[in-house]
Amino acid sequence: MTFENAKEKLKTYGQEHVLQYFDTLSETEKSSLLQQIDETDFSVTKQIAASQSEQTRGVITPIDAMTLQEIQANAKAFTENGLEAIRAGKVAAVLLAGGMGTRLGSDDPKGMYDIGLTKPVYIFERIVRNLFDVVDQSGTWIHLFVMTSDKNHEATTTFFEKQNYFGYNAEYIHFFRQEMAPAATYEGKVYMESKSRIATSPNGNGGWFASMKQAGLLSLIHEAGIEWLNVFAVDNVLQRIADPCFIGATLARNCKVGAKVVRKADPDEKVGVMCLEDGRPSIVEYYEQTEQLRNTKNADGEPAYNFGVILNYLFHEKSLEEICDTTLPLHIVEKKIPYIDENGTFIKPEEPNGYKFESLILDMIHLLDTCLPYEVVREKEFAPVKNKTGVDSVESARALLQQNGYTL
Ligand SMILES: CC(=O)N[C@H]1[C@@H](OP(=O)(O)OP(=O)(O)OC[C@H]2O[C@@H](n3ccc(=O)[nH]c3=O)[C@H](O)[C@@H]2O)O[C@H](CO)[C@@H](O)[C@@H]1O
Repeated sequence: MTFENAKEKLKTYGQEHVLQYFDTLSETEKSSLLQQIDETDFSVTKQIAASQSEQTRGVITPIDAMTLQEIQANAKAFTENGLEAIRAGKVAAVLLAGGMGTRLGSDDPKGMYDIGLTKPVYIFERIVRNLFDVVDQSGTWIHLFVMTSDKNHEATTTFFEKQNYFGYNAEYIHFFRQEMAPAATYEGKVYMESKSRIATSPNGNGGWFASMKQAGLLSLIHEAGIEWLNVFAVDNVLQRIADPCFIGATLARNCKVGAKVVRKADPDEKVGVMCLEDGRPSIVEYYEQTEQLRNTKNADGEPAYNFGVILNYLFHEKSLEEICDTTLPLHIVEKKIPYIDENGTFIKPEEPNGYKFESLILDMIHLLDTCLPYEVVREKEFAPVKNKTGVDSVESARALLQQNGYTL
């Protein structure tokens, strides 16, 4: 992209300040900034105003889940069917690890965090070991796709290599990068993280399938005969991956997606909740749940929207191909964004100072017409590591791991 073209593009979006330091840059910096301007989608910054006006959602009503009791009664048949699908090579796993571990106060990828006490136990290691449980049970290697972002790709791939893939078959581990989005002030001006670089951040976990497609991984999926993708978050160290019983249940119900859920610990727990929206399965993310939604009770006096997602979904791959060109809604999230000020000084803010733009995986559910909310036992399957201490923390995850018999 030429300087003139860049200037024109920036003018369209009111972002001319991006070229403020252009004359002071080296030739390499100049060309890398021009390339970044070319690749950046600035249209997201226009959505701030739209998001501040009334959000339009459909009519939200409660949804039923397959409960623990029902699962227990059918566990044997579900598990056998799930194992059969795994052995036929129809199931792969997708680890979402493009996010940043900022809440843990670390600049490393979250999966590199060591939660061990007497020996190193990295989050990535715990996840690979959890996947091994099913590899051992089924006698089949399971493809593991790992989503990274520009911010952590090198560190992640180098770490896996250095750790010898934690004993996993490296031919079955595939890394791919997600896209980035610019970060902006509350007024929609993109931040610069240096004189030659626009501040960007991963564009949310909703683009994972589009990024897999972009990376050319669909040919591998087709050749290997993969029909189901079990997508899960990096931060849950008790995550059951490619769980045969869950797979069997989703198959039995003939659903296009299965979603593992737990009963919410309290109305304010930071989990997305399952519901129906205009009669179709949907999820309302925690920071968008209204007071009314959190406190509505059903006929038995129980919370009506009580099934929280743990970010473990089983997607029918062909159905994803059908919806992957549909644009997902954009969520605008307040964040702390490091930037350079008008004097060129680098600032790492202590308080939120602007917005990031994200699309979310949970919005994919609403595009598919059938979803099985599948209840799991919280203490056995949900130990999220979001913070250092307190709720959903390194400490609470350690306690849950120990409770489940793991040595740390
Ligand atoms: C959007 C989403 O799914 N939110 C879920 C997430 O909340 P939570 O607030 O943890 O969501 P985050 O956006 O922090 O991250 C969720 C996962 O997505 C990954 N990620 C995130 C952003 C990104 O650009 N790229 C990327 O790969 C992260 O590495 C992580 O594995 O977990 C909760 C359970 O603990 C769920 O109840 C929430 O519904």
